[in-house]
Amino acid sequence: MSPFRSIEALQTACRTLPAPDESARAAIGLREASLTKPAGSLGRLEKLVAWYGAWREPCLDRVDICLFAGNHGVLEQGVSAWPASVTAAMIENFRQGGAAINQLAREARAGLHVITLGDLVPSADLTRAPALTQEQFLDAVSTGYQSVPPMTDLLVLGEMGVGNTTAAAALAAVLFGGDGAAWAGRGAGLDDEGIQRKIEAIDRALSLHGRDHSPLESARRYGGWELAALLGAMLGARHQRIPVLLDGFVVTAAVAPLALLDPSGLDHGYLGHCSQERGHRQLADRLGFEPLLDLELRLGEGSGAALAVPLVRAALACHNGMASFDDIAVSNQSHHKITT
Ligand SMILES: O=C(O)c1ccc[n+]([C@@H]2O[C@H](COP(=O)([O-])O)[C@@H](O)[C@H]2O)c1
Ligand SMILES: Cc1cc2nc[nH]c2cc1C
Repeated sequence: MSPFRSIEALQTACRTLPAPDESARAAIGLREASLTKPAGSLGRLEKLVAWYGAWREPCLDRVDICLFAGNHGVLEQGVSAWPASVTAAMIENFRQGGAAINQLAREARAGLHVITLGDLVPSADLTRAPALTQEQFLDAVSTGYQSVPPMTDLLVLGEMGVGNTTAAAALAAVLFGGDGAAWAGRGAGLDDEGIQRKIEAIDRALSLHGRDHSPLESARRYGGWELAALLGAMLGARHQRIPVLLDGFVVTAAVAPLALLDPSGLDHGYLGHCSQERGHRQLADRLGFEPLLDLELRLGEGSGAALAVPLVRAALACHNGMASFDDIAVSNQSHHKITT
C-alpha cells in the first residue's frame, strides 16, 4: 500500500525525522582519540566515521545501490543530445551487466537494484504543465520510499533518465534562486545550441509555474518520475536510520526539497562526489555538502557515489580495527619520548 496518499501526509513525514544519535557520535570521538595515530591525522575519514556512527552501528556489511529511472516530456524542447529510447536501452544494459555502474557495484561489493518509474511513459513537458500530477508524484515518492532495502547498512542513490538534467536544473533554480543560465549544464553531452535551448526551456518553465511553491510542490512541477522516487528513497532511508551516499547533480537536486522542509533533512546523507555537471558544486555548497571525490565524472547512474563506498569501508575499518595507545602500552605522555 502506498505510504503517502496526500501531500500533507508526505509533508508531515518530511518534518518528523529521527535525529542523529549524539551519544553514539561522542563515543566514536572518544575511541577515535584513543587510536594509535596523531589526533585528527585520518582527516576526513574521521568525520566520515562520526557521521556514519550517528545513524547506525559503525559496521558495514551490506551495501545497496538503488537506481531510479524515468523519462521526461521536456525532451520535446530539444534539451538532450539523446533520445528517450536510451533510457530503456540503458535499463536493459544495467540488467545485462554492461554499464559502468555494474562494474563499480561489483568493485564496491554492493547489490544493484534498478527501479523503473511510470512504465517509462514520459512526465509532462515542464515548460507547458506540471511534470507530474499529484497522484503520479505521490506514487513515485511512495515507490522510492518502499524501495530502500531494510537490511542495508549503506544506501547509494543513482538515476537514469534522458532529459533529467533539465528537470534537475529547473528544480535547483526554483529552490535556490537563479535562472536557466545559472543552472543549466551539458548533461549527457549537449552542444552550445542545445544548452541555449535548455536555458530557454528552464526560463519558460520558471515563468509558467512561478517560484511561489512549497518545496514538495516544486518537486512535483519541475522534477519528474525518478526525481520524485529519489526524494522518497532519501526520506525512507532516514526513517530507517540508514546512511546514504548521494551521486551527482540530478540526485542532489532531487533530494534538496527535504533540506528546505527540515534543515536537518539531509543529515543522514554524504555527497559521494562532485559531478562535472555545471551547477553541482554550487548546489553542494548551498546544501553544506563536502563531496568525498572529484574525479571529473559526469555520468550519473550512481557511479560517483559507488566509487566512494570503499572510502566509507576504509574509514570504518580503521576505526574498528586499529589498536589504541592503551593496547600497545604507550601512554600519551611517554610516546613522545623515544628513550627514557
Ligand atoms: O547527475 C549528474 O551529475 C549527471 C551529469 C551528466 C549526465 N547525467 C546523466 O545523463 C542523463 C541526463 O542527461 P541529459 O543531457 O539527457 O539531461 C541521465 O541519465 C543522467 O544519469 C547525470
Ligand atoms: C549512454 C548514456 C548512459 C548513461 N548513464 C547514465 N546516464 C546516461 C545517459 C546516456 C546517454
